[in-house]
Amino acid sequence: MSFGVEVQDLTVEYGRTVALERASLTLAPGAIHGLLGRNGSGKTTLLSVLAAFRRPSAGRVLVDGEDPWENPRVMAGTCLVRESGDVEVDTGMKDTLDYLERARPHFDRDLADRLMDTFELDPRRKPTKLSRGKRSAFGAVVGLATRAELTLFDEVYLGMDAPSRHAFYDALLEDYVEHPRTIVLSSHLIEEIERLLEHVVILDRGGVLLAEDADVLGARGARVTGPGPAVDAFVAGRRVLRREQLGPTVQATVDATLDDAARAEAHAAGLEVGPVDLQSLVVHLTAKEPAR
Ligand SMILES: Nc1ncnc2c1ncn2[C@@H]1O[C@H](COP(=O)(O)OP(=O)(O)OP(=O)(O)O)[C@@H](O)[C@H]1O
Repeated sequence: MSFGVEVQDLTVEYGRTVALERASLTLAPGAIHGLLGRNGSGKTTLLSVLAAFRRPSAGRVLVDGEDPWENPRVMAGTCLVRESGDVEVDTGMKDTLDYLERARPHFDRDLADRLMDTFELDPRRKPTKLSRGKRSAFGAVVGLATRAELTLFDEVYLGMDAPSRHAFYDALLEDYVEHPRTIVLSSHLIEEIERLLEHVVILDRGGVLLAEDADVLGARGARVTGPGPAVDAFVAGRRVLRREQLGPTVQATVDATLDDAARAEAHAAGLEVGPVDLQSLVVHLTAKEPAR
């Protein structure tokens, strides 16, 4: 019960604003995908198209092999949770859960009730009367308990405090292991979600900057530290994302996967080589004018 996604040359325009321009990507079924990128890079727009909330201006989107637009089968298997969407804010939460239990084929009411307890949500209350973080937590409950074939969480953590966010991540992972499905997490809190991700898509200015399996990405990028001239000689010809100097010591972040020979070369030159975490990689790759 997992939907895969194929996006080909997707363009979405809002009047004269081009939110996505010829974006192409594939999301394999049954995996947790991270959708990352700076503000305005097009994440919400992409998720809205996948959930058939919005129509492409051009290009093709296939969810489980079919165009999701006005497609009852695909729409029934897709759940988009975002701050403003998918939960009735002026209806008591119990009524919303009752409705979802009837309307969504895989909805797990026991899980929903357990998560309501975890997030200390009173089912008699309406989301409009809740704090922002509690409203987000209810979105998380709905998204998890719906167990849709394609579950899209658009910055679901907004307003949630750290313990609630971690409770959400733990619940997601636990339920995903039991019930694998396709999950897309759009987030700016990259450090927090990194451990959950099997595949990462980075959007930048409406295009796909990178789409890679998390383990491949984990080996991409290196931090080279040592005496300035030796570092500069080593990184010459490689793509330098950032160069920092502290007295005679230089630390250069390069966008390169260093093989054993390159690491031995660095070691022989008296340099230290360390990994680059995903957050830093995203920051450097999407910086306005990356250092070369
Ligand atoms: N309803 C709209 N009308 C006009 N322009 C819009 C609309 N929604 C989004 N945009 C524009 O489309 C672009 C992409 O926006 P989108 O919300 O998809 O980005 P995002 O990556 O989700 O951003 P954030 O991280 O800030 O949530 C931005 O330039 C934004 O200003």
